[in-house]
Amino acid sequence: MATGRTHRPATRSRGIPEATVARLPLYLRALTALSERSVPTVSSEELAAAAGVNSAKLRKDFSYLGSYGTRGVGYDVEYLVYQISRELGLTQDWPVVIVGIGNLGAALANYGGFASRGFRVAALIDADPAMAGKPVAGMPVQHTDDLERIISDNGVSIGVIATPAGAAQQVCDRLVAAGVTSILNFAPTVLSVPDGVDVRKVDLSIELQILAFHEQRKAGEDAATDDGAPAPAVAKDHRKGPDGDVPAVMPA
Ligand SMILES: NC(=O)c1ccc[n+]([C@@H]2O[C@H](COP(=O)([O-])OP(=O)(O)OC[C@H]3O[C@@H](n4cnc5c(N)ncnc54)[C@H](O)[C@@H]3O)[C@@H](O)[C@H]2O)c1
Repeated sequence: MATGRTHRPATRSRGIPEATVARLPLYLRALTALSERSVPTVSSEELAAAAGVNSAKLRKDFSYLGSYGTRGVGYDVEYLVYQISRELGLTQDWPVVIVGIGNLGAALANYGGFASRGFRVAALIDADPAMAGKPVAGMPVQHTDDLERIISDNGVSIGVIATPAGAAQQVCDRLVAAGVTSILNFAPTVLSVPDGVDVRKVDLSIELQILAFHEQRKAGEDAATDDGAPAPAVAKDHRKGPDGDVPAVMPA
């Protein structure tokens, strides 16, 4: 198996920069909320505020989609939901397998947000023979012995890894060999995958560590202000909203 992570070009084949692709789910989330409230149109400023993005950036992003809105009216909410969903590949159903059905895997399996966003949990897989056949989120857990067959039978291209770190690479290798080409990794380890396989990593503890860093710096600034001394010469970085935030899901 080749090692090293996939290196993606900054621009995808259809000419949409990766940074724009990363913001499309933010727009989609804001637009879906507007759609649920039956709001027909939205201005770039309103949508940018709802998505936590600057409005010039939003207009530039939408120009890649060929969506320019109508002056004085704004963007058609339903049409944008459709356009962005299509761009993200969400107008088709994506079967997903979750491997490692412990605390986290079971919580993910029970999360209703996958299905509503076009991701169908096709199978739950675990190495513990005692779990085989046990229902979690209404589906029987299947044993890892059947992993390859499950991937093939369900045409799965996206795998979620929620095993202990020590098992993650081996699980990843089996998923990839079976045909999975996108992996969402929750295990705290760096995975090696061949070219053509995308890995995204979620690590909530890293997010908390970044918040801890900011808390520590704020406390330092407050202490300096309290005793009359000048605040430390660090750049203030009170970034608000997803535009400036470090995403909870990051490239591996
Ligand atoms: N990314 C995050 O923010 C985040 C948050 C919580 C937990 N985690 C990580 O998620 C993983 C799971 O955490 P948990 O609390 O659910 O652990 P857990 O011990 O409850 O569950 C792990 C499950 O994986 C199964 N497993 C072990 N080896 C396997 C293999 N080779 N193939 C298939 N299944 C296998 C076990 O039988 C068990 O059911 C850990 O790596 C943990 O560090 C990440």
